[in-house]
Amino acid sequence: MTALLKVSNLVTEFGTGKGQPGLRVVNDVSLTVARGKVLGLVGESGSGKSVTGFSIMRLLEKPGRIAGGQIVFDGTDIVNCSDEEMRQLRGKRIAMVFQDPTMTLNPVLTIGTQMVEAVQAHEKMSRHAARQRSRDALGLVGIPSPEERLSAYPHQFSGGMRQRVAIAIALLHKPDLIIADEPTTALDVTIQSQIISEFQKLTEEANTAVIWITHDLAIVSRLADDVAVMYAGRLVETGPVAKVLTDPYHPYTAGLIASVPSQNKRGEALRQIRGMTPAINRLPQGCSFRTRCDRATNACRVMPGLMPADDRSFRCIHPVMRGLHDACD
Ligand SMILES: Nc1ncnc2c1ncn2[C@@H]1O[C@H](COP(=O)(O)OP(=O)(O)OP(=O)(O)O)[C@@H](O)[C@H]1O
Repeated sequence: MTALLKVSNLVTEFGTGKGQPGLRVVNDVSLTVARGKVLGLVGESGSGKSVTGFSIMRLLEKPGRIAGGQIVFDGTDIVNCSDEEMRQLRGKRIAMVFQDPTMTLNPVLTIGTQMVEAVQAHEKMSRHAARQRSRDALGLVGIPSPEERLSAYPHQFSGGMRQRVAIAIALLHKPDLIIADEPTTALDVTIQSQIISEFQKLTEEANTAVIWITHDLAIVSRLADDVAVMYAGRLVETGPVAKVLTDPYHPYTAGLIASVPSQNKRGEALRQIRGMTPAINRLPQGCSFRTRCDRATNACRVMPGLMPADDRSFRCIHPVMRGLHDACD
């Protein structure tokens, strides 16, 4: 597989004050995304999914900084390229859609003004042509009467429509990669489903690769080719969605799957993972999941590496492998 994006051993820290060591909120994360493929990045709140996305976009807020590792996008070294090179990539070749569309939209400018600016930021084009392009983009994401809506302000749109506008802006330049950070989480289920279908159609047509950040495994199973599961800043499992979601190796992934309501589990009590995710500055020694894990033993007091297994990988010495014995049995 030729990688469009290759993240290797990424470490992102937030400074805690002068002379203090930074807090590692993303630790040793490696991901590969091929052109046109969808990677679902999943994990509980606070596991480091968004910070991974912001690191790739080089949009970390201070005191956040990339403290180690490599991010290579189509041959460009994202960690070390100049701010100008990054500005050229952002919006044109890599775009981001946020959970809250107001992160993209300026409340005091009309949608048309913002979209024309976004078109002209990367392409030499007359205002008239840029406006037509914007109108077409709104039409593609299902905004009715797009010509009229160009003159409206963000607050004149419903939440779902605002998110469609943000997606239209992200897709304006047919980017090679979109990082979608929980873009439908705040929307009701019907709207969510429509937007996912439209997004999927448009990105497939443009052969756009996607990193879809979510805590929702149903979305991952619907959209993604591959999945990477994060826990407390680290990857704990990666692999093709069809394999990981039906036959998880890491007890955390298995716990996430068991806690999803589904048709065939109707009537059964959902099994929640016991306990809470520990604060990132108070992680247990060794495997970060061990204090919540029914399979944990003393051997888990040492952090396991990410172990490869065919096209998958997992970070556990007592994996849930159907038909196979524990590595330590
Ligand atoms: N600006 C910041 N300053 C300090 N710490 C931060 C900052 N942004 C994020 N963090 C910390 O980084 C860790 C990872 O956060 P992140 O937002 O990536 O999690 P997430 O998995 O995306 O969660 P959610 O699903 O809730 O968005 C958390 O412990 C969070 O508190």
